[in-house]
Amino acid sequence: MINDYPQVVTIAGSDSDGSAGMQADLLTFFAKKVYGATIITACVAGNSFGIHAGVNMEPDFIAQEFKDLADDFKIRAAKTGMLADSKIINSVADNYEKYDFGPLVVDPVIITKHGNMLLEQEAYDALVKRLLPMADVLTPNFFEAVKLTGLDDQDPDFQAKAAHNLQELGAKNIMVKGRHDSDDQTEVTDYVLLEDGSTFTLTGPYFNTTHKNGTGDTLSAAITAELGLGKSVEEAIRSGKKYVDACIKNGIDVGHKFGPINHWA
Ligand SMILES: Nc1ncnc2c1ncn2[C@@H]1O[C@H](COP(=O)(O)OP(=O)(O)O)[C@@H](O)[C@H]1O
Ligand SMILES: Cc1ncc(COP(=O)(O)OP(=O)(O)O)c(N)n1
Repeated sequence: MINDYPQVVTIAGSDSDGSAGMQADLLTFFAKKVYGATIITACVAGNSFGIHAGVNMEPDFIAQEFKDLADDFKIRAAKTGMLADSKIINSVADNYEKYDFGPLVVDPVIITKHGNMLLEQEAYDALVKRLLPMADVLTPNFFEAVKLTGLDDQDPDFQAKAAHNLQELGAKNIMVKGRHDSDDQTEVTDYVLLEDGSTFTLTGPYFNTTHKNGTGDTLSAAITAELGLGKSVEEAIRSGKKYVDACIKNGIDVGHKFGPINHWA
C-alpha cells in the first residue's frame, strides 16, 4: 500500500543539538503527518549552553537543493528559518520565485531568545527587501518585531501596530509573538493580523521552564505543515499555537541548561 502524505520543505539551518532549526522542523512535520524535505542553508554546532560554531552553505549548493526537490517532488508549503547571510537570502528568494513550492512561512530568525545572533547584520536589509514581501505568513518573535519596525515596545498596542507595519512592508499574514521573559507573567499573548485585515489574539499560559529551545521553529513548522495539509491560514496558526504550547508544557529531560521542547506531546 502506498500512503499519500503532503510534501513540505524547510529552508533552514541545522542545529547539532536537535532542539531547534531544521531538526525541530522535521520533528514537527513528522508529528503533523506531512513529509518533510530540507534545503539546508547553514550548520551550527551547539548544545543547551549555546552555539559555538557555524558554517554557511554556498548559494550554488542551495540552488541545487531547490532544483533537485522541484525536479522530483510536489512541495505544497515551505518555511524559512535561519538564513545566515545576504548571499543565502538572495539565493533563497531567487529560487523561491523560480519554483512552485506553495505558500511560504517566513520565520525571520535574527536572534534567539538567549541572545545568539543567527543573522549577520548585513543580511538584515536583504531579509526585509527580498523575503518579507514574499511571506504568506510572517512569524516574528517580540524582539524581532521591535527590530523590524522600530516601534516603541512599551506601547500597549505594540503588537497590533507592529503587525500592521509589517503588512505594509509586504507580508500578507503576520503573527507577532508575545513576550515570555518575565517569571511574574501568567500568560503569553500572540497577535495575528490576516491578509483581509481581520485580527485575533491567541492567549495561552506562561510556562516557567528552561526547556523552550526551538519554540519559534516548531510553531512556524506546524503552520507550514497545516498549510501543506490544505488548512486556511487562520486554522494553521490556531493549530500551530496549540501544538507548540503542548510541546512546551509537557517537557523533556535533555541537556543541562536551555533544553528542547517535547515534539511527541
Ligand atoms: N515560556 C513560554 N510560555 C508560553 N508560551 C511560550 C513560551 N515560550 C514561547 N512560547 C510560545 O511559543 C511560540 C514561539 O514563540 P517565541 O518563542 O517567542 O519564538 P522564537 O523561538 O522565534 O523566539 C509563541 O506562540 C509563544 O507565545
Ligand atoms: C539552526 C538554528 N538554530 C536555532 C534557531 C532558533 O530557533 P527558534 O525556534 O527561532 O528560537 P529559539 O526558540 O531556539 O530561541 C534556528 N532557527 N535555527
